Amino acid sequence: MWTVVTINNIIGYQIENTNKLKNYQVEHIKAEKMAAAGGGGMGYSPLFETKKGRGRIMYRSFAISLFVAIFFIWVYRVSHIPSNNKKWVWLGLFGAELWFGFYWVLTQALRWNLVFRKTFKNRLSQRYDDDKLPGVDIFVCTADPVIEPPMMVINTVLSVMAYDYPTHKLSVYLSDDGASPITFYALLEASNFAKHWLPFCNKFKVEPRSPAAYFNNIFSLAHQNNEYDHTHTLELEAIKKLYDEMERRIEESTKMGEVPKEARLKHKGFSQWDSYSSKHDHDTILQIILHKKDPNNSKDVDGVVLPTLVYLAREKRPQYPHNFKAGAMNSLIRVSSSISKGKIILNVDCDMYSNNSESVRDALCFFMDEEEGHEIAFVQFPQNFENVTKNDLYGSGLLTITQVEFHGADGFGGPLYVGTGCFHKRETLCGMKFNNGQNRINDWANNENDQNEEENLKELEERSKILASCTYEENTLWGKEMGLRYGCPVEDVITGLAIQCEGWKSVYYNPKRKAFLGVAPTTLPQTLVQHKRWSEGDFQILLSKYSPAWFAHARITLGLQMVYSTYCLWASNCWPTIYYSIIPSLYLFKGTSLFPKMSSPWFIPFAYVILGESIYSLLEFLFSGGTIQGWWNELRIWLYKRTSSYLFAFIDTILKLFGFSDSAFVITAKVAEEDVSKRYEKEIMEFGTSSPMFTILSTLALLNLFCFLGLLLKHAMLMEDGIVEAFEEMFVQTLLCGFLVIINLPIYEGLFLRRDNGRLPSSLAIKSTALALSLIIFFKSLA
Ligand SMILES: O=c1ccn([C@@H]2O[C@H](COP(=O)(O)OP(=O)(O)O[C@H]3O[C@H](CO)[C@@H](O)[C@H](O)[C@H]3O)[C@@H](O)[C@H]2O)c(=O)[nH]1
Ligand SMILES: [Mn+2]
Repeated sequence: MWTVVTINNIIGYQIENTNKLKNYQVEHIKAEKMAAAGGGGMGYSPLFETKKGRGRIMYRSFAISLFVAIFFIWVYRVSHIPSNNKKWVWLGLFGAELWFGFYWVLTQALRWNLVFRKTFKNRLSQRYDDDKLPGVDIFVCTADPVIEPPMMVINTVLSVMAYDYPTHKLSVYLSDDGASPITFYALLEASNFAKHWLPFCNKFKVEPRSPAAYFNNIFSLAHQNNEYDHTHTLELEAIKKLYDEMERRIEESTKMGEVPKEARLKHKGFSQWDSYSSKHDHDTILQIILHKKDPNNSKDVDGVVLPTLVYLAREKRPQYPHNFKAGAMNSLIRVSSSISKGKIILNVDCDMYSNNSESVRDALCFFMDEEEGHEIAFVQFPQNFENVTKNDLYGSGLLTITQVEFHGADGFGGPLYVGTGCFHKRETLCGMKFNNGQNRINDWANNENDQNEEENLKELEERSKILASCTYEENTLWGKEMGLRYGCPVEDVITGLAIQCEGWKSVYYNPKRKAFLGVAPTTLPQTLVQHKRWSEGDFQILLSKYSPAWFAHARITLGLQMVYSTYCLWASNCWPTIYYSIIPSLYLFKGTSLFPKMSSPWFIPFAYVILGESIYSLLEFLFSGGTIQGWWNELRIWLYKRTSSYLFAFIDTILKLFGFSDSAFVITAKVAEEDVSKRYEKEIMEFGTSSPMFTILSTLALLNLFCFLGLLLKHAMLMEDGIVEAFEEMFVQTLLCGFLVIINLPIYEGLFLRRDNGRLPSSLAIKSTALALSLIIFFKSLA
């Protein structure tokens, strides 16, 4: 007894002492840091703050009540299983409702624990002067000069070159998977324009710093209250003129499909295309366009050093898989590590220009926070879009994802990495594991191996080229444990998950002034194809070695596992949704009830779930900044995605699993023809092609229309008698079918009423009518 007590005492004493020691050390380090950083001894003031969302008690009570209702729906299904031939249909409905309920529980992780971040940039600049700040390497990816026009690409490049950040610490890399000399030419032009643009931005605190967007804003506001002083007006005119000239040259060359001869002779870089045979077969093309070591070409018109600017088209050979954007990113990581070695990496898509010149400093507030910064692997900004119309016909604004769901993910350990608008620590992206205490970076400014002072730019280029060759990654961990992970159409999400599974956290930062603005798809087929890629990729993650369902267990929080699972299970929603949009309507047509009638107490849970979810989602959408019409549109696209994109994604994933198909990366177009753009502005749904996805959508739409018309016809024949009873008994089914008819109005218009080029092809009208009718007839013959 005595011994035990003593031992306990001793151990207790030791534990207490080590804790004291640890605390002392932590406090000491903190104090030292603060002193070094000029923070005085006044105690610790963090560089960012995290606040919990309001109204969580209210939300949680609502969620629990809704779950109770869902539970009663399940009970109803189980306790009312019919014994006749309706049994299997009934069990099918039960399966669908089980799935919906389970999935709904998963989505609660996205709303349970919202957090909001705020940065203190003034503290950052007080504590670290320019020379103490880290180098930041910015990667812009482009892949196709036709659907990603060079003008758009260089506007993005210029916007990130012009960040409010010491220019000698900034490096911008353009990765061109299209290996297009025109894109290269445009970048050369941009590098010259930057010499005027950057000083102009600094002088007049321009916002946003993409010249196209800036001029657009300025001139559309011109008649309002843009009162500039004389010099500003003059300089604005001058820079606009320079821009217009540059634009004209680039547009011309884009149209001609070739670079002007003088330009080609003037810059040696074009000679790198001599050995080029196609975009899938060429040497590495690498050109350091601007660099502080270049005596003739490194400063702007005010004599300030410009950011480093590099063009890279990595080597491509038909026999080597290039791994799409992930492959491009990994080449960039290596090439940049030999040229600039920035400790922080920002990655943007070529259409995502910077709309907020302070974002780099915002991101640094997280990474450089003395207390929590060492745990943070990446800072994800929301994906916002410039071209979303008021009522967002295709739901491409991702409103609830950016305004609600990612804040929820952040509450459980951090958002997903979504491929653009994301700052990473270079080390983590390269595969460094998290080790509490050892990941603190004490000297952010130091780029360890700056030993190559002697090396000239030519040598540097040649040395870096090797890093972008096809064979470089053979027998390495690149794509597996280093850099972005390969083999998945959403390389971003799987990479972020892998990083979080190593123990790292991420941060979601959603500033008032939007940080990045991109181009959202402007037609229905583009939207559906994009969502097919996303849901397919996410579903593959679920089945991959990084599955959030099992691998991530105990590596990330349960909440975050659920968050990932909601996205990874997007695809599986196709089956219950399709079932729900066919079966109840067919049985409505037949006159068989599959739901409790209105007077039954079992009707209450159904009514509560339908009403509760509709009202809640409407409110959520409105509070996120949407409109009522926008909510309705989103509901429609929700349905279309589930019945087409997700279905194809599901099937393709399964085929891939058995080795029958391979998933590719279909690049989203960023330009549209004029009449398409016009319809987009007017929010008229753009179909335009016939795709198997549309066959499904229109067949489902027509099936419901026919069932609904059949019902009306029957009621008309019944006249007064029995209408009320029939309606009372079949209320839920009538509501569901009626809803499906109203939400599908654009499809009926597209099939039968419209005459423009965006309508659905008439062959499809015939095909889907035939399909829908056969389904109904087949069903009738069974029953
Ligand atoms: O082989 C390729 C294919 C694409 N890209 C670039 O990847 C970016 C994204 O492509 P996009 O067609 O615009 O796809 P989105 O669906 O809009 O992209 C989202 O989803 C992708 C994953 O599916 C992520 O890679 C993106 O960062 C994310 O914005 C663009 O800049 C492309 O130029 C390449 O560099 N190489
Ligand atoms: Mn895109």
